[in-house]
Amino acid sequence: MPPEPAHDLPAAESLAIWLEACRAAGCPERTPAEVVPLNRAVGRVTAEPVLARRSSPAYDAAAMDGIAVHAAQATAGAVLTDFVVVDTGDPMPTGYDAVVMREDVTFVDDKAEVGKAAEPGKHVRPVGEDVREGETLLPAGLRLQPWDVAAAAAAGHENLTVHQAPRVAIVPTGDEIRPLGSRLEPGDILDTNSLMLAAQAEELGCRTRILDIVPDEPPQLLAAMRDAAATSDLVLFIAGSSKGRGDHTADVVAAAGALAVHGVAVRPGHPVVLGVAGRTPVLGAPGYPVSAALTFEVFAAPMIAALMNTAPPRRAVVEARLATGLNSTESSEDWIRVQLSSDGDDLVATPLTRRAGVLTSLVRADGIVVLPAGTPGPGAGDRVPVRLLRT
Ligand SMILES: Nc1nc2c(c(=O)[nH]1)N[C@H]1C(S)=C(S)[C@@H](COP(=O)(O)OP(=O)(O)OC[C@H]3O[C@@H](n4cnc5c(N)ncnc54)[C@H](O)[C@@H]3O)O[C@H]1N2
Ligand code: MOO
Repeated sequence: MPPEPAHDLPAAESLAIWLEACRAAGCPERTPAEVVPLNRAVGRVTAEPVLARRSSPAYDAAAMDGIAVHAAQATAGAVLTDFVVVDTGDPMPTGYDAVVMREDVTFVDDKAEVGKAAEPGKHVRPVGEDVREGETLLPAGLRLQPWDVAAAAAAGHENLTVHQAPRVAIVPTGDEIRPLGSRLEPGDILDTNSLMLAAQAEELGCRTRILDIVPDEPPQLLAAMRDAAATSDLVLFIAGSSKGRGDHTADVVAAAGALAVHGVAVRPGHPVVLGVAGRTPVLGAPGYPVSAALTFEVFAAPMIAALMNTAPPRRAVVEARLATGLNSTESSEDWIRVQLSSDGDDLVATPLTRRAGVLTSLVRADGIVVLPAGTPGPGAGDRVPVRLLRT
């Protein structure tokens, strides 16, 4: 008999159990490394530290337009014959150790009168001011931003070694689910979750593949699960997580590998399924769209980050005053969507519906208030932290 899956534990414990189940099943901990050109590296995660191959600047350079001088001669009011006109970025002429800005120089014939004294090094960018050859420029595990790749280029790199983008397979399921663009009959539902989950994964730097919609038939679900798992680093299997007649995800995960968690103490997302198919982690996202989006945020984002040896992007947090009081749930943490408005210097958070089928609650939300389980809920006017969904 396989061990009973964990049930109704808090998010962090459930995630840890899932990660451990994946390790025990032999899932690769990281995606392999690959070399990519700098212009395709933004958003990717460094697989090794990046050392500077050259100093930047590579030579002492003028930091301002003006004249290169010997600082010892460039006292205020001095009239110089020994100087070199330089522009910003020019190499400093040998032997000159300071620059007087053009604005502080009066040229008289072939002489220069200095308006402001210069000390050694004034307006000079020394070799390696930005980065020195051999220095660690970027650590391993860094999600690359535009300035990171520019700095790598300045430091002599043309390519960087990054983790391969995790391959995420998305499997929509359900007899009522129709591809986007379908003509709908009563009872049909468009497959909006695949679109959303793929975009969420791509935002984190994954390559995604949406499989054909699978009917609620266990043999077909199992075949789709195995197919998805065989060619991906993470499977997002949509719907069928609960107790309905067509809900088979937990059984299918158990049959394809190991069921680690079924149900967590978080709402929306309560019936989420976490497990392994073969050697690939599987997240069974509940079908309600808000539940699907938030279980991605709570479980898939950390898994994807772990595959790239980095941390999930942190959401900025602001403090706001609650417009209305909130009741917490006895057994679950609640992720409450709120809209923010300004009241003088204060921010006011107005709670939106908690219903997990109302996707526009996410569309309209500026952030999330996480309400711990079983605590007296905060009252109207209480200050609460809000994790920003929009910045
Ligand atoms: N008797 C109980 N019923 C339900 C429970 C429960 O504990 N006992 N839990 C509820 C909760 S909480 C959630 S969340 C949902 C989870 O639903 P499932 O994961 O089982 O998914 P379905 O029942 O198949 O679908 C739910 C809903 O989502 C729509 N859906 C499904 N796939 C997609 C898709 N790809 N794109 C857009 N929308 C999709 C589906 O049509 C349904 O409307 O269960 C509650 N029920
Ligand atoms: O937990 Mo369900 O995800 O309430 O909506």
